[in-house]
Amino acid sequence: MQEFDATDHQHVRYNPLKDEWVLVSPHRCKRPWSGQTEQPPEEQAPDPNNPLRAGAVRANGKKNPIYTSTYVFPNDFPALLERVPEPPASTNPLFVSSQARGTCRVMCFHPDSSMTIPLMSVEEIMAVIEEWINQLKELGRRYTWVQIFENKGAVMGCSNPHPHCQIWASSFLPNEPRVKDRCQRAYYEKHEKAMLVAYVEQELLKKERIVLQNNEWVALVPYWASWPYETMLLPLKGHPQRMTDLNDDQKMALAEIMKQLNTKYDNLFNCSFPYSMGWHGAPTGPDAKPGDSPHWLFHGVYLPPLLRSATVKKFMVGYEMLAQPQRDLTPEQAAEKLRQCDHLVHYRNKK
Ligand SMILES: O=C1CCN([C@@H]2O[C@H](COP(=O)(O)O)[C@@H](O)[C@H]2O)C(=O)N1
Repeated sequence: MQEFDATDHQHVRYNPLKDEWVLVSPHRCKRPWSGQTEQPPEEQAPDPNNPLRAGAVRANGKKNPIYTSTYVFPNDFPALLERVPEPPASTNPLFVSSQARGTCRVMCFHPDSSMTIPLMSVEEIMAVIEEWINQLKELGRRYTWVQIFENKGAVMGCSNPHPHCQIWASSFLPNEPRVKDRCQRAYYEKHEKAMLVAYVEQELLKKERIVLQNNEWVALVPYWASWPYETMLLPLKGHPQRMTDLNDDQKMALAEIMKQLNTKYDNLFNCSFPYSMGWHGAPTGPDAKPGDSPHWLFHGVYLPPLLRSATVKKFMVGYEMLAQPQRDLTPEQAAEKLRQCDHLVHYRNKK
């Protein structure tokens, strides 16, 4: 039997953050592609009447102000409402329901519909981060979980190319953060150290999956990544447990590394790189206090669908839905391809 080679031989990798496994099949990279190709992303020309624009009239007749930076408004079609009756107590363990209260907001990053994070200035991205923190402070007092998430690109079901994200706050702790809370707590109780603090230390030593790094942050393809070019943003200092713990240096450096990571992403296939991204930190709520969740390390997650070009995406279907995530390109190969992309000059600005 040959010596194992992780760039050639299939293997499964464990994700300790979610207690699940990923199948890695590097030998498959060579297979010909004759499947579906996505429409070339014609950079979604912004709709002049788009309801997120400064001054636009939205579906419910409300008029947006002529905002000049970020702008937050209640989602007109919210999935969660603040006041709602509680379902009856469950009597049968097979049919359990529970109350779900919350609120949904839309946050525009910039008044210009053609703007995207890599094209925005560091100062403009700082304004986005500051507003995220304002929202977390306000909603985190009332709700156990505040999920900031950005769906970018039509291929991610984003209904509007105007630069924006959504913020859904809930009275319940959703599945993803609940699993991460459980796994990080178990690790902390066993090792008396936060899992992701230990993980970052190891990744900085191994250097195999690092994409970008500055004084305060590292962007890397996690060892257990499921999506081809999935990355995490992790803080290097101060062990922030929530975005609200960030100091000014961390916020500025976060804006810088977000701009550079997204520039790399767009330069990978010379397109406005689609993704869903979001932030995970310690749960919030009326009893939450700074420092109360040492098992947590605040971090960002980018989940981009593209696989081998601007028009070929990875489908998380079949095996991934019924068995477990599977990838051909290894996390190390993805990190290497991203390291090779320019992080300073966006393809739109190349001469
Ligand atoms: O007039 C409008 C249009 C869109 N929206 C909301 O904007 C959100 C757009 O976000 P997505 O593109 O990520 O779906 C979407 O959730 C939609 O409900 C309004 O609240 N009012």
